[in-house]
Amino acid sequence: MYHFLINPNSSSGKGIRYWQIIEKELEVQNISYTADFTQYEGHATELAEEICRKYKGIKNIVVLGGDGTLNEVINGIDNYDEVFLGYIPSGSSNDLARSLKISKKPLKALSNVLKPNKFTYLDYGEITYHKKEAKSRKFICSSGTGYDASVCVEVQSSELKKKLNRFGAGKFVYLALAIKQLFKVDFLNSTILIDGIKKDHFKNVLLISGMIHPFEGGGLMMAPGADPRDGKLNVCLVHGMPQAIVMLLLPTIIFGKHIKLKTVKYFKCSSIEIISDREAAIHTDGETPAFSSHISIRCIPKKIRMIL
Ligand SMILES: Nc1ncnc2c1ncn2[C@@H]1O[C@H](COP(=O)(O)OP(=O)(O)OP(=O)(O)O)[C@@H](O)[C@H]1O
Repeated sequence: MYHFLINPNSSSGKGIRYWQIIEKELEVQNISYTADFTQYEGHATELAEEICRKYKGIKNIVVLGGDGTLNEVINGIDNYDEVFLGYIPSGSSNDLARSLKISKKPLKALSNVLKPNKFTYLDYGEITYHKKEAKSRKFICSSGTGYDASVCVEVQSSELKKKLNRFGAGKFVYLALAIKQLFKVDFLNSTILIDGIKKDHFKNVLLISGMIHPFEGGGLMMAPGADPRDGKLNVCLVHGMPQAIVMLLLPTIIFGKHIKLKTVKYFKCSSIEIISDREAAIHTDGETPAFSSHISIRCIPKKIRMIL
């Protein structure tokens, strides 16, 4: 049995168009399935929880949507040992599909889910952010604080994503708003604790990202060489960069060359705690659950059994 979770509005309606194609194919192949449509933010988490409650034992959960929907689904799965996770990308940025080389053609992605070549155990990340109380959220690709999270906040409230999606160019919204945000960069002073042992302090921090996969923001290669099966976070910390030079950072991130810059600290670890001198936006897979000055990010190794 396959349980499809579909965000019909992903990439401004691509989700529903893809589902119509998939549904026909499932009928042709006489596949038994359930299909649930997300209707609002957080709904995919509730639907995944419901499937896990209702269908005990091994099951296939197939997500049709973007990275945000996938993020919500992994936050709703309680027992990863019982789930094979399939993915049919229909989002604007599709950073997970880019990393795992999952086809963006719906029928090809479906055929892979129905006749998997293999499955792989993927790491996922968890961010804990402290406000009045501590809250945690899992992520599949990337999470962090600072400039890139501020870009995500603007993407969430922007009409530009919808407009660009109409031309199939939704992934460029991150790039466009990243350029706009460059003009109002607000730096942080942050103390970091790596793996609970190594303490360091950085002034004028632009961003700190904890990455499981190489990409965020629709193909920006924040963590070149990141391996989602190595049980490690790849941390990218940009600091002490004059505002005028920040402009030049973006083109280097597109090609993953930023890690060679003196102002970029790039390393692997299992966990990182970050305490900053003020609250800043945080992001998980492009969604922005909160503002916080105290966050911890860790890698949970090889938990997600992903159909490839
Ligand atoms: N029916 C719906 N209408 C509007 N928003 C929805 C609906 N269902 C889910 N959402 C919200 O939309 C968010 C983004 O969706 P999703 O990630 O699938 O597409 P996307 O934003 O186009 O792609 P990407 O995340 O790859 O950029 C989800 O995290 C969820 O909060």
